[in-house]
Amino acid sequence: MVLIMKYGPFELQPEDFLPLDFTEVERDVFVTPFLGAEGAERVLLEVDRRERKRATASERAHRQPSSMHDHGVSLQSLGMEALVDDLLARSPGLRDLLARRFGSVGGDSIDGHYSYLVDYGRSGDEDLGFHVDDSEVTLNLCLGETFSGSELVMLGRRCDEHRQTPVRSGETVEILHEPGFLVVHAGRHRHRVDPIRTGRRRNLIAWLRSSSYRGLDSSPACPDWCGWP
Ligand SMILES: O=C(O)CCC(=O)C(=O)O
Ligand SMILES: [Fe+2]
Repeated sequence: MVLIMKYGPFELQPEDFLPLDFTEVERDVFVTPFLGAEGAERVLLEVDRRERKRATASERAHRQPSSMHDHGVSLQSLGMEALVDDLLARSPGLRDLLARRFGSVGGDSIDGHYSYLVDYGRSGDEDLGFHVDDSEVTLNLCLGETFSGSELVMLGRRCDEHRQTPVRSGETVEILHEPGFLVVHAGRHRHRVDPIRTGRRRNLIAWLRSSSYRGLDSSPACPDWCGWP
């Protein structure tokens, strides 16, 4: 038998995946059970193992996954990018949601991603300010550990022209992360993370991208999905 190792010896098993059950917590923001506790924990153990192996002092100093985070690590620097390809490949229900509900912003032609782990807590980040993601659609999967606070707060979806407009009443939605649960939202959906109160939270963030969508000539100034005015 030939064993093909897609990302070293680490691989999730079919039984790690939970049946998807999407709840639309706000227009075009979805939450679903995704990974069982054991699978989530194994991802974190593998990340930690690879970090210990690769982390010389200089690598640690340059490991921030984005300019917004002081802590965390990109999957690429760990050689684990294929994990996200694998999650997508094994989740037809998720691909279907991307195509059906995010098709107008490239969700039906995702062909790349930038993915990383965020880390909040005493020795991690405390919170995250108002921003949008450099993604067509973002996957945000809570992997652990035990924590309170650190809620993801959605603040209304906007086109580029209206990004800095005020949050309207009813647009603020607070999502309490729970290990194993996946949040799916458009990259242009503004959001922030409130301060963590206790413990440590670690999530896998995947900024899904579509090169064909990015290559389109600029679309109408203000698309239907923009929540302004
Ligand atoms: O920690 C979270 O839940 C969100 C992180 C985030 O928005 C980001 O990294 O862009
Ligand atoms: Fe974000």
